[in-house]
Amino acid sequence: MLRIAAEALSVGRGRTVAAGPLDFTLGAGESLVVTGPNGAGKSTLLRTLAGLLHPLGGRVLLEGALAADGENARSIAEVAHYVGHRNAMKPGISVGRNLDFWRRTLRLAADGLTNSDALKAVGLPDLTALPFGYLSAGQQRRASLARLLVAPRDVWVLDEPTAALDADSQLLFGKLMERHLAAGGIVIAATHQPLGLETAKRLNLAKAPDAKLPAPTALDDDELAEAEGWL
Ligand SMILES: Nc1ncnc2c1ncn2[C@@H]1O[C@H](COP(=O)(O)OP(=O)(O)OP(=O)(O)O)[C@@H](O)[C@H]1O
Repeated sequence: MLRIAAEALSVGRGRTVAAGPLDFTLGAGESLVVTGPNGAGKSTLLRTLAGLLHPLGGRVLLEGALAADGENARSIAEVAHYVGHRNAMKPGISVGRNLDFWRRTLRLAADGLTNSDALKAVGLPDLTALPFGYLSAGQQRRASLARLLVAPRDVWVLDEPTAALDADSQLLFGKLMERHLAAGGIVIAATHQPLGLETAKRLNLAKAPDAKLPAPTALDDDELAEAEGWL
């Protein structure tokens, strides 16, 4: 059974703690909405969960998910989609080729939707032949979210997914997230605006702690010599 558990998880940049220690668990069909003021550490938490940053303390456990090789996945990164602030789509190539890239890169066991069906599901016409850079800001965000559908993955890690979306598109994307949850997936999303996930667990990173981890101890010459085996 799919399950994520964060235990005394501290996240940050360098040795500066942005948020934590945090504890939460999420099972199949559950979602977590992360809120908090600018700079509270929401993106840093999501990037850590997605495996792009190392935790500064504690750990994240994943159970019940199969990686690309059919073995149990050990990190969320192996089974997650991460959609950050940026769309991660190349402006100079077509929407279709961008989606093909993500399908190949992120494919696990199950087939996803075709490009045109995925675009339809996010409320776009079949723009597959257009260069991604020709799309409006909201269309670009929607086309970027379509990659969630071309390569099915258990966990969606989403940083302000509905920024730049109009009201109808926000509603539509809320329904896509609900459908993912109903199919046993997990959604973790940071946001400044309501996402329509009525039953979501909430994590409010109210205030960024200004804590630093202790600096690594400098070795003196004798310790260095001992470590190198000279003594
Ligand atoms: N690349 C980086 N290098 C160093 N510090 C960073 C980096 N990115 C963010 N930070 C710092 O980490 C802290 C948390 O930033 P983060 O982006 O996680 O906040 P956030 O809650 O997502 O903010 P926002 O609501 O503005 O998106 C901030 O103090 C920020 O200055």
